[in-house]
Amino acid sequence: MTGPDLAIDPVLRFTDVGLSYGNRTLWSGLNLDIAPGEFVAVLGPNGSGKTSLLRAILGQTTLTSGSITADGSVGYVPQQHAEDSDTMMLRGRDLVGFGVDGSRWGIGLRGMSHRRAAVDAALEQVGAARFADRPLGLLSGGEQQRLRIAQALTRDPAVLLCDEPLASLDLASQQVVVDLLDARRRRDRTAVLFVTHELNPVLPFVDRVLYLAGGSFRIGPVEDVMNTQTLTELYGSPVEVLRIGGRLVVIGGEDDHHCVTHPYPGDALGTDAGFVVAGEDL
Ligand SMILES: Nc1ncnc2c1ncn2[C@@H]1O[C@H](COP(=O)(O)OP(=O)(O)OP(=O)(O)O)[C@@H](O)[C@H]1O
Repeated sequence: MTGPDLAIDPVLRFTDVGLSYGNRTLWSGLNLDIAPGEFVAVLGPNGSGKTSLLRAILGQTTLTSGSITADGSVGYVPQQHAEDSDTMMLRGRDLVGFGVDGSRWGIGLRGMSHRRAAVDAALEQVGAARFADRPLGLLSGGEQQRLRIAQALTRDPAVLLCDEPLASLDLASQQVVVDLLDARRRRDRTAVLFVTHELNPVLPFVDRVLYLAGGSFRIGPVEDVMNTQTLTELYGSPVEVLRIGGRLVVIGGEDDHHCVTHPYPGDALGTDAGFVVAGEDL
């Protein structure tokens, strides 16, 4: 953990933010400053408003109250979907180029060479140069996800919004993606807002957790939020949080599959350790 530097100007500021759809409030009264280089994990059960939060930051959803301001460019890394892999017409490099299009360079020879340089630099940052000329449909989920990160990096973002970027990836690819995001924030102080159902793969990097549930939220360091008392209050029903071998296991809540352990290969608690989550053998 690098620790948030809250003494300097935030890259993202939420001021009394609220979002409701009809008479259903997802959350309200959210005041939050995200510091350069900070890694914030956004957790919560299905339908608690995690994606809506990212959409609100991107200006794609109108807030019910308050405001969100970003100091710098905002990059977005979407979830990997199995159906995204059909694309045989598009090369990896083309996907990354979409991040550059519409930027300040425009067209013409000068614009083209800037575009190529920006794409190459982004590919380099994520170690994707060697497969960038292959059709997207022939690349693994992990390789495609690297390209999506590269696409977001072409904007030189001050903050990266990541919507379940590890979903559908095998454990080795998950680790590559997490390491890339961590390297970026360490080198460039890019903040990371990371929506996830599984905290454990990113636990070593997380500075704070924003936990959305039941129309409310909690924000704070992992230990302050991911504990039995806080989550029981937030859910309004009994929740138990256990630490097993350095991992967090949440039992209860409306959606007790989240935060299940997802060990990396070679961990002390490997996949064959047979530990129990939410009363079920994994
Ligand atoms: N434009 C909209 N109009 C009305 N309701 C919406 C709209 N967008 C989302 N919702 C509802 O708001 C709730 C929150 O949706 P959102 O996708 O943000 O949840 P989430 O926490 O990301 O869920 P998941 O973990 O399942 O991805 C859901 O009940 C969803 O159906």
